[in-house]
Amino acid sequence: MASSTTSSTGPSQQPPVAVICVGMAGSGKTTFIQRINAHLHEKHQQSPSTTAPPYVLNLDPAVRSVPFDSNIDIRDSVNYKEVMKQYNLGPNGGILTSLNLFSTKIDQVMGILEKRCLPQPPQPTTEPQQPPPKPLPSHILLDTPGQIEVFVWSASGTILLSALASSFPTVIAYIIDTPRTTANTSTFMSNMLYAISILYKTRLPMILVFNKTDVKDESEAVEWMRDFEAFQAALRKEEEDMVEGGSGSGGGGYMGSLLNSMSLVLEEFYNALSVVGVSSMTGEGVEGFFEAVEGKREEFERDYKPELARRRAEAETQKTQVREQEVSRMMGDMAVSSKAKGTGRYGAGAAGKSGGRPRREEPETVSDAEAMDEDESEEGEEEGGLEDPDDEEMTEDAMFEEGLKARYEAALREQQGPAASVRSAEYIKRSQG
Ligand SMILES: Nc1nc2c(ncn2[C@@H]2O[C@H](COP(=O)(O)OP(=O)(O)OP(=O)(O)O)[C@@H](O)[C@H]2O)c(=O)[nH]1
Repeated sequence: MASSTTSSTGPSQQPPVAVICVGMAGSGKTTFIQRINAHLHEKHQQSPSTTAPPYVLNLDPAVRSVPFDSNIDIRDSVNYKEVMKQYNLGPNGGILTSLNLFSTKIDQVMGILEKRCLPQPPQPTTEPQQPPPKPLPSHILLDTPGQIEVFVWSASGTILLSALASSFPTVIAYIIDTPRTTANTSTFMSNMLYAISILYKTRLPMILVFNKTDVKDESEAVEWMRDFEAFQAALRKEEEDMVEGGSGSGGGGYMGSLLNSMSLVLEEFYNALSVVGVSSMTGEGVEGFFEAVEGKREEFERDYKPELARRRAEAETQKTQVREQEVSRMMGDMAVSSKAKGTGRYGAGAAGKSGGRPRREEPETVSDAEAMDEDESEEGEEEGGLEDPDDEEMTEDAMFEEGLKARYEAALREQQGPAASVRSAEYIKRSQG
């Protein structure tokens, strides 16, 4: 494992890397997490003062038992079976809804993670010497449901991933069942296409973990990825076998050329990935996995973080624009409705009677009167605004509108709040209701 996660001079204060394990059902995600969790615990036991054990989250609501201790478990807050019963759902709908419900608690989850896994400001103390800071975990490990699409393509998955990536370097570990995937070229290609779609959907650095290397090692898969001709040779051999076996006279042609073309197209994608072979059963290759994680941590900081910041700033600008448009539309609507009533202002007649803003002709205080005089002297300079024949009133209305607009804007800003993800979560919660 790369030494940068721990410091030789003191406890690690580097933020941990979040490793999110995704993969098809049965690829070995849970066993893999169990293995890397055990490896990190071993490291911690070897030097408890410099590194803390990993922080583990189980996000699979349907798993019966997990073979590792998780610090946060979705099953503690959502009862998958009850969700299925209450909402009359099947297994996949149950998992999706459970994740949605869990994502409504994302602010609490992030609060806990940040408290446990990020450096905390020193506590005020009367002691002359500050105690050394506690070591932080070097990794946050997340197990996800086997139904990849439920996690990767759902709103809740996006909320969880973006919340994590905004606080920690985040890496996707795509777990592949090596013996099954390398059984033939089309299964291999299908799995690679799945990995691509996850890469493009999450836009996070990815490591391909060829698991179960104790059964079949990853060399063939790696060769197919790195050497286009080797893949073509395997394809040709499969086609010949199918023809000899009498089962492949029709599909081989178009399938073969499709696979051929795709292997060329995927070359660039393969270059962007780290590939490791691991046996979760024996522990072989785990060191190599952690080295790849360190490489991806650097890549995250270098390439993904600025991109994330840019996307967030863009979203913020869009939000501000939408807010401004909403306020303008609202002000426009109010102006129209007040004109329709024939008052030329916001229910001014009623306002005068009910103690609201007094009409202009009836100044209540000296300062009101002075302000009206000033308005009169400036009326020639004022332009634009509502098409009111009474320019005097228009000027005052414009000022009133400005104040109102500012208040609406402030209220909307407060409403928008700091975490978009939390709002989305609230939205989901409401839509569940
Ligand atoms: N031989 C071998 N078997 C493995 C390895 N990793 C996992 N398995 C086996 O593969 C099966 C599936 O493993 P899991 O860890 O449950 O897979 P999963 O991806 O979490 O499964 P879901 O939770 O259903 O998505 C189990 O029988 C494991 O014992 C490995 O490295 N070598």
